[in-house]
Amino acid sequence: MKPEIIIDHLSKTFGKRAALRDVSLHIQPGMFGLLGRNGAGKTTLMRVLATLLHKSGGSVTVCGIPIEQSKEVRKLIGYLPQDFSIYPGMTVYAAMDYLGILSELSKAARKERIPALLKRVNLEDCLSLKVKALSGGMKRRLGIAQALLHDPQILIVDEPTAGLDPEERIRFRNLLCEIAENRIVILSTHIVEDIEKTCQNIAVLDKGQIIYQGALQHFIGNERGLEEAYMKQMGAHQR
Ligand SMILES: Nc1ncnc2c1ncn2[C@@H]1O[C@H](COP(=O)(O)OP(=O)(O)OP(=O)(O)O)[C@@H](O)[C@H]1O
Repeated sequence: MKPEIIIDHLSKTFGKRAALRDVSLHIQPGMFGLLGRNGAGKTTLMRVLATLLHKSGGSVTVCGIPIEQSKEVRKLIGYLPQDFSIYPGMTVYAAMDYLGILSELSKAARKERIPALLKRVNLEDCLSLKVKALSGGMKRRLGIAQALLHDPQILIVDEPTAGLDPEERIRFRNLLCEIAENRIVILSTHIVEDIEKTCQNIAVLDKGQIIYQGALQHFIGNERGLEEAYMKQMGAHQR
């Protein structure tokens, strides 16, 4: 089954406030960047896709399954929220094992998958460290490992590099690119450089609406880089 997300005329309102307005997107395997300033609606869109929020209108299918079938859709999606934190007093291994139990993984599957995932995110030497002893970057990598526990086809990460030092940001971006080799990885951020360095396709969200979707290179066009193209587009959109 080829991973695919189809979003058609999606809307989400909170009371009278429209957080998403008529959003249509087609997302295919690889790194997909969602760019937009604070309050643009990125987190709301990620949370609808992760089945944590109900949409107000429109339709969304994930690998052909309507988002309303949340139990089925959750099997396909791994989510690293912006404010990720887990069980600070547990060891890294125990926290992963507990999350594996919550995901209904068998003991044998947990024994096989947890060490492999922790190796993949470069935390294999930290199994018996307490979660609270990890650095910000290590915690974020643990977040990726937990999001991949049930081997989802789609990984959604919301503002994952905020507060990381440059070395850890690059390491984290490389990890996401590796994961995207056979999956959809949606990277939502307002950090232009993270998207420019990793994504082939992007969508730009502003005030709840998509103002661009397509190839990164096409968006940059003749500008010197994504930042310049983005600033120009946002300026134009504000007028
Ligand atoms: N639970 C909620 N109740 C009411 N309004 C909300 C709620 N969640 C989000 N909003 C509003 O919806 C809009 C979009 O917010 P959202 O958090 O999705 O934006 P964002 O692009 O992720 O921004 P940020 O980068 O600051 O997280 C904002 O105006 C926000 O105030």
